[in-house]
Amino acid sequence: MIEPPGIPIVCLTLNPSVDISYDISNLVVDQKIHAHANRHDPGGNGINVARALKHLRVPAHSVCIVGGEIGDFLQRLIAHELDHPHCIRIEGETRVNVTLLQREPRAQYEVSGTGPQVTELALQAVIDEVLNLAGGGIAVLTGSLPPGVPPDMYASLIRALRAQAARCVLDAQAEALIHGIEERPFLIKPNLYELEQLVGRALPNLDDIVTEARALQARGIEYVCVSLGAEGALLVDAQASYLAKSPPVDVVSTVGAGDSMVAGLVAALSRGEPPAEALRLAVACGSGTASRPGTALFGYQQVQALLAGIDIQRIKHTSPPPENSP
Ligand SMILES: Nc1ncnc2c1ncn2[C@@H]1O[C@H](COP(=O)(O)OP(=O)(O)OP(=O)(O)O)[C@@H](O)[C@H]1O
Ligand SMILES: O=P(O)(O)OC[C@@]1(O)O[C@H](CO)[C@@H](O)[C@@H]1O
Repeated sequence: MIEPPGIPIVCLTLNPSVDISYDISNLVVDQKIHAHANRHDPGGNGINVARALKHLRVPAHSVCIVGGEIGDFLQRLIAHELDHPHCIRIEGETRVNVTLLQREPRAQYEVSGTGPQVTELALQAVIDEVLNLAGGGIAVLTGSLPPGVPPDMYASLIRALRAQAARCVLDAQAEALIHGIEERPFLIKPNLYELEQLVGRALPNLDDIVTEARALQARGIEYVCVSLGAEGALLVDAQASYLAKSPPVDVVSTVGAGDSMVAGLVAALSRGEPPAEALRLAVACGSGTASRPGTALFGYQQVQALLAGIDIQRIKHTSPPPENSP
């Protein structure tokens, strides 16, 4: 296979899905309702990051685990959307995740399935594939862990990838995030809720968010990006904090917005762009995706148009980083 130009980028999806979204008027308890429209998209965070990178014209490898006939369907869906898919097959069925986009009152409901049991053998094949592909590059480790995968899986991979001179981007939740942070990934991207869960307290204003993001960064993580939904995002490195507001878009479905943001960060940072530009691209990608139905992602031209409307506020750090919350 011809290696993509630039450094290798590898997106891992241990628990992919076929995403189904239904556009509905409103849910009625104990009654059947009929959708106005529905769509199927490939899903799972790493797959979405790789799809978004392709939209940005950045080639990437995707390593994912698939099973059963739903796995076959997923492979058909990703065949058109990914540059370099590497699918490891297991027993059982790939999960189906559902999004309900309710019109009145406007609401988005998301249900994620559990995913099939992953054997030690399959997991080892995944680890080997990622280590083989990502040396000297960037590995994107994101999404939930299916049954059979230990909670320190991302942490172990970060350690092993560091030995291969690869930088890791971690976008995970709960235990997987806690363990992963211990291994000092290159970048993490919690949303505000995930950051609050991580630090164990509510973060009602921007100062609180900056304080906790800086404390995390000081633990040896080069970049901490906190996504703030409609409010935009914050990016913190050792020198400064950067804040971007989301550009106005007509929001349809935010599924995949965070993954699109990760892709924007990876695309820019892998080209050596400064953090302010990485954040600008990330927010444009996230907001572009929020304007699309289901798990459909932003368009290239759309992102180019959104970029011009995103201002970045740079707040220089003048004091040492604060201590972490307990
Ligand atoms: N309602 C919105 N309006 C405009 N932009 C949005 C909206 N929601 C999300 N975005 C864009 O997408 C980015 C990521 O969104 P968010 O903070 O919701 O991430 P997330 O929770 O990881 O997303 P996901 O839904 O993929 O899990 C935001 O920083 C913003 O740029
Ligand atoms: O259940 P997880 O692994 O936490 O999240 C899976 C998922 O909801 O995340 C993606 C959007 O970010 C969707 O494509 C997918 O269905």
